[in-house]
Amino acid sequence: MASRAASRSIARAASSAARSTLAIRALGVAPRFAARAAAPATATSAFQQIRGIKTLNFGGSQEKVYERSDWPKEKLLDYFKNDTIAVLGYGPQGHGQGLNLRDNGLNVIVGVRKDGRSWKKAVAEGWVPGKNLFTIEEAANKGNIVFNLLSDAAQRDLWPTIKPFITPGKTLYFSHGFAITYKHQTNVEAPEGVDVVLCAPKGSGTTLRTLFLEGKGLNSSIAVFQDASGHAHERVVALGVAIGSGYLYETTFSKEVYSDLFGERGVLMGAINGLFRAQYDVLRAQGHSPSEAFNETVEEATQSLFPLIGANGMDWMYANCSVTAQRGALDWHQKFYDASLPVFQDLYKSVKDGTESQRALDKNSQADYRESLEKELKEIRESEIWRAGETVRNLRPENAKK
Ligand SMILES: NC(=O)C1=CN([C@@H]2O[C@H](COP(=O)(O)OP(=O)(O)OC[C@H]3O[C@@H](n4cnc5c(N)ncnc54)[C@H](OP(=O)(O)O)[C@@H]3O)[C@@H](O)[C@H]2O)C=CC1
Ligand SMILES: CC(=O)[C@](C)(O)C(=O)O
Ligand SMILES: [Mg+2]
Ligand SMILES: [Mg+2]
Repeated sequence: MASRAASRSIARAASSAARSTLAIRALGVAPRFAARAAAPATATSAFQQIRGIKTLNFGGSQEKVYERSDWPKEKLLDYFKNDTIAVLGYGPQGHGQGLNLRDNGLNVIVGVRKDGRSWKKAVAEGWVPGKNLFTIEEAANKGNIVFNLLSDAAQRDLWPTIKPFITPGKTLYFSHGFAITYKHQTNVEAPEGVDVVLCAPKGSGTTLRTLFLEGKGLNSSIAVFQDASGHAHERVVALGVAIGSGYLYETTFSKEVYSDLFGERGVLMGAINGLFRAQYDVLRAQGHSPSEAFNETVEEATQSLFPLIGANGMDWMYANCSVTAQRGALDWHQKFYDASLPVFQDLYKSVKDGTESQRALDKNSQADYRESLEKELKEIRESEIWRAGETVRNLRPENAKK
């Protein structure tokens, strides 16, 4: 008992020491950060406002951005007062964009195949059959702004069904440059007399929704492929705000799809999975326990260090780790850069030459595509690293069973 009490008081002392170390570091680093943040404004005129468009300095390059402050809710409601937005598809994006548009007070309907998985999800989330939930054809017919948020493979397969409803004067909206850029693989051509635009949220539709509910926003890219009305650009900016974006930046259909397919196969999903797995396997092979290997690879990354990158950048995360860690990370990062650069170069090539898009189309148009994806996800879920992860997550104090 005595020794347990003693160790508890040592732990308390250690944690209060850790807290004060952090506080001292925060004080020490914060002024430097404040000075850095102010620097560009004096070096170049980083911020100008031209008719609601802001030109900002991104690490030395000027880019135009659009923000929601230029489109308050009343202006959005007035701008879209005569429009019906038909959201085709109710995957993560249909869900996030559809609900955010609805909560912003716009006239939205959803179109999905009758009684499928998405239909059921839409009903469960308050869309009413015959009122604002329809089949894909019915919704495409009723909407004058048509959001094509079907899976990229379904955008190819259903194009002959949807195309007759995309008549002159309408707006065809995508959240990916896929269908149009790889039109030799999808047969999706911009119909005459139609505005063809893109707004691609840079993150999961699930996050688009949760950030919107928290009053925050996910950044999105925007592009105009065809401007039949002469107002396509303004329309897509307004739509980008209406779906709950953070800031909007300019791209083209091909730049969006190349960067998006590259990023998700790379750092965002493919590469991070490979890196985590390789590090975990080395630790396990060297006799470390699953708990230690998982904490040292994933838990510390997601719970402690990566959020610091998000908050204030890579150097801030480094600055909040020990000098021992900083020395080692600064020495080793180049080796990881050198090892991965050729892989990223291969990946970009495979995206640009259409190999990746063709594979996604082929695989995801098979009748059993969801089952086979689920099978592969199950293999990940049941591998040791992620089973260990489940136990670790359950041990987070906030997840402790009351
Ligand atoms: N996931 C994301 O967060 C992001 C996605 N995007 C892009 O947004 C678009 C939508 O993606 P996402 O929301 O992920 O959706 P998914 O790729 O998960 O596709 C989901 C929708 O496609 C429908 N669908 C699939 N096959 C068929 C078919 N043969 N007939 C009818 N409907 C079909 C599904 O309906 P059912 O349930 O009935 O099968 C479902 O409503 C894509 O272009 C994607 O690249 C852009 C940014 C991020
Ligand atoms: C979430 C997102 O932006 C992705 C990873 O590109 C996608 O789901 O396609
Ligand atoms: Mg993306
Ligand atoms: Mg993507």
